[in-house]
Amino acid sequence: MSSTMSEKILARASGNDKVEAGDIIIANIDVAMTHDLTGPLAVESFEKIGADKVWDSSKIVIPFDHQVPADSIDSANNHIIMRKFVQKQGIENFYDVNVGVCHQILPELGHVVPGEVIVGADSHTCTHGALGAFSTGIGSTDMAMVFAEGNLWFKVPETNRFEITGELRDNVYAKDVILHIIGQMGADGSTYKACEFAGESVSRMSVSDRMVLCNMAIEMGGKTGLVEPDKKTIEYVEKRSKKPYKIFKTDLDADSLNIIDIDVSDLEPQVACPNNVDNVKAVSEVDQEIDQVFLGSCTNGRISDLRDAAKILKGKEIAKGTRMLVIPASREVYSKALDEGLIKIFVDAGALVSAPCCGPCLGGHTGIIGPGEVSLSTSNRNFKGRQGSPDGKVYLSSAAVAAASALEGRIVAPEE
Ligand SMILES: CC(C)[C@H](C(=O)O)[C@@H](O)C(=O)O
Ligand code: SF4
Repeated sequence: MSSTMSEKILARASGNDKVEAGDIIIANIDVAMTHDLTGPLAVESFEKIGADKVWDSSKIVIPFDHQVPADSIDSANNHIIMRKFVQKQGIENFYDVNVGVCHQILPELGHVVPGEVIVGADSHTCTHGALGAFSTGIGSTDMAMVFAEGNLWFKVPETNRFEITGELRDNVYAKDVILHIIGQMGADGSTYKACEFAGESVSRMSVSDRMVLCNMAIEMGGKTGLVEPDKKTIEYVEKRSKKPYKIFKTDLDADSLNIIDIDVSDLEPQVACPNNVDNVKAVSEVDQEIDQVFLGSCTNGRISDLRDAAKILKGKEIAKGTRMLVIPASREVYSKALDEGLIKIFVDAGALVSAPCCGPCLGGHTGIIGPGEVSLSTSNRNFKGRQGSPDGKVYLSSAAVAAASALEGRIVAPEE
């Protein structure tokens, strides 16, 4: 009997031989993540339901990333609440202010392997499907139940499988591909669907690029993003994790599968324009000056992004009147960027380089934009007020477009 990857993973996790899209199941959770911003409410709810001990202190991962280092008494307090919880519950995987953004460090530190069910109190938890897991965002109160019981109910989703073909042109990246797909599908074009990314273009992509695709599945309403594990996945996982894993693949004749063909051979660099992620245009159609450029986040703050940007910025200077913030997504990325001389390139170009954190991505921390200001960001959301003032504007792009635009002070594509 044919099934999708999501159905197979959820069948395994719920102890069923087979589950079908639409079924309500209870799945055992392999990894549960909450961070400094959503953690305190999960802890409060955990205590409110009278729970005493977490179900498995080795399966919970708690990174601090949204407001690090603490930028207010409130965030310092959130950190204190979480550190106390970690200590009291003996949580084994706690990453304080010096490690990095949750969706970067979970795979990097070996917490994600194929075939698992992963939940995170953060909407971009779908990122981890890039390694062949079923990974999704949940609310803090659901997380309290997971902490207590180790399981959660799910409605098994149908699958939208994007068969991506064609060789990407120079200066066109996974970010351009996913922006293009979201532009085509619309912000609600995959609501509650498992979004699988497949096809020869995805096979050619690195694990990092696949994370970019899966990270933004939620921006078209997806329940999760997924890529079938291959040699690259296994290589990545075996280098980083000692956990056993199981590989599941989609049967192409599964009933709940909807295949969508995407040809990317003529794709130009893309940009999502204010104030919606699906308001996507080719960079060549956009004429816009910018005040701030942000290179970072769980979408495009990886070493490959920093390399792409540094190649463009090397020996040049950021335009007067434009500021650029570079925030590596993790300590590992930061350290590699130091070793490779990328940080020097950024500093010499006039960029501000900060320690790993979410940064201006959600406008709650550092690098907030003011009224009338325009930000070009490599992150994943550009809703009204996302990076600060509701009268500011946010555009989204690849790291390469961000770097080229920082040099010009306006949104431009990197030169071929
Ligand atoms: C703070 C958190 C709840 C939020 C999310 O869930 O996505 C944030 O990470 C974001 O990107 O908007
Ligand atoms: S980098 Fe942005 S999108 Fe990613 S977890 Fe942080 S706030 Fe959310």
